[in-house]
Amino acid sequence: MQIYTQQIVGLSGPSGCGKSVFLKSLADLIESRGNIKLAGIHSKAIEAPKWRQKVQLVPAESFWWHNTVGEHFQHPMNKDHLVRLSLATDIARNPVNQLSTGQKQRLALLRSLEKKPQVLLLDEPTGSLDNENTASVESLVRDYLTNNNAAAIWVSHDPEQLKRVADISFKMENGKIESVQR
Ligand SMILES: Nc1ncnc2c1ncn2[C@@H]1O[C@H](COP(=O)(O)OP(=O)(O)OP(=O)(O)O)[C@@H](O)[C@H]1O
Repeated sequence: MQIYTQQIVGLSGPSGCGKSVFLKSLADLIESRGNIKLAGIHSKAIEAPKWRQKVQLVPAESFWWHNTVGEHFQHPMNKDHLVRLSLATDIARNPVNQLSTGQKQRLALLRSLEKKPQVLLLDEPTGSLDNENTASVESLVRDYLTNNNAAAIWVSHDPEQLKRVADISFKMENGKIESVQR
């Protein structure tokens, strides 16, 4: 699989087929025998934390380790992004344990965007969101890729979503990833 800048690659496949494991291996979070390169540089040639900054995984279920939202961000939160995702502009002060699942999902995306990754690995990034917030996330990701010359892999179970967001699509089944023709 080859991905170009400003491209969104859609990835679908039955539950449990290995989509999340695939994304984790691309982010160098688990061992992989694959040959993974970014702009020609092999993942093993870059220290894992640096690689993960460039290749950001936004997992389906995000992890939060500090008490408040703001402590998970290195800079003041981007107000434009918060407004676009219908999040309160002072949400940085909120305790994480009072966030809804959908709020956590949108904030996890913003936390990753703050690191300015070259590749975003999005594991069902709108799985907990209503239609309006889903559309906001789709548009924010597209704008991010355009403005930062980045690329994304977008895992979704929703074929209609992949038709909207993906430039090319792949399906994973029986241990193989195959291209999906439209
Ligand atoms: N850390 C792990 N250790 C061992 N097995 C795992 C681990 N994570 C996932 N698996 C197994 O690997 C297989 C693929 O899981 P994965 O989470 O990648 O599926 P998926 O395609 O993302 O599914 P879904 O669409 O339901 O999210 C499953 O059989 C799962 O039980």
